[in-house]
Amino acid sequence: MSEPVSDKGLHTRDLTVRYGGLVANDSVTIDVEPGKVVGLIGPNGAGKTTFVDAVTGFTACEGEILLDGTRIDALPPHERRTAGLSRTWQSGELFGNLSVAENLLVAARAGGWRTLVRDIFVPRRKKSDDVVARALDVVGLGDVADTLARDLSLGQQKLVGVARALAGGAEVLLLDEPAAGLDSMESQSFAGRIRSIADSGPGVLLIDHDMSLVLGVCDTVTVLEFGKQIFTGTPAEARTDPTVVAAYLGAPVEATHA
Ligand SMILES: Nc1ncnc2c1ncn2[C@@H]1O[C@H](COP(=O)(O)OP(=O)(O)OP(=O)(O)O)[C@@H](O)[C@H]1O
Repeated sequence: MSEPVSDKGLHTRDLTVRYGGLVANDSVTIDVEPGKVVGLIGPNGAGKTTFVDAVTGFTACEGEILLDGTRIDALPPHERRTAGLSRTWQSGELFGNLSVAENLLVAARAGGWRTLVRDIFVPRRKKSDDVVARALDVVGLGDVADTLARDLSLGQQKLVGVARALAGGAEVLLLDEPAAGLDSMESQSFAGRIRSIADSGPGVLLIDHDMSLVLGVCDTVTVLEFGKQIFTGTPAEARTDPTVVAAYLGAPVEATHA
């Protein structure tokens, strides 16, 4: 495996999670650098969500987790969050009775001590409004800023969930099946938005079973099988790698997203 270009972003080293006798993650080493989209794929039960749980502090693990070169594996989840790690959940997480912009404002103002210190020097309202507008712009939802979240399509709601993580100041976004339930058109447009998000700065870890989405948008892909990291490389390499094909893809996958 090649060494990362910089220590910016999220890096795990030999991350291992044990549930009793089950090794759900076995020495997983992944680099999510700023501006990059990294796919994490594998069969059901391979350990993908476990990896996100461990990185975000919701399950105990061994090994190292670094954010911008600093160990964060001893921090509780909320401190990893304020340090810049943000995850979206498989289930809906929006306030349906609030507008899209209000949903983002909640996240933009929910910072830790850094936000508090910043707010002493910068007028809070203006700063938060700017952050919200920027996040909506990146995901292409500026036109529906005043629409109630419950009135959006499923695809738009998923994007609001991602925009909310951005508005909260995420440096690394961990997206666990963000495209689940979307039709192929929505999924394709979602892929473009994920690329725009990475281009705007953050690193993105993307878990999804839609292989044309993952292999189309990611810079690199890691494949898990029974907790073991059996492959890390480019999508082009993954498509034809015999181990990946045998463990998960079943047959070489064509790219549909540019
Ligand atoms: N809290 C837990 N306690 C015990 N075992 C668990 C726990 N969470 C997950 N597991 C087990 O760990 C393994 C990995 O599960 P995980 O949910 O991480 O897989 P996954 O790759 O995300 O699967 P899917 O694609 O179905 O979401 C599975 O065998 C699962 O049953």
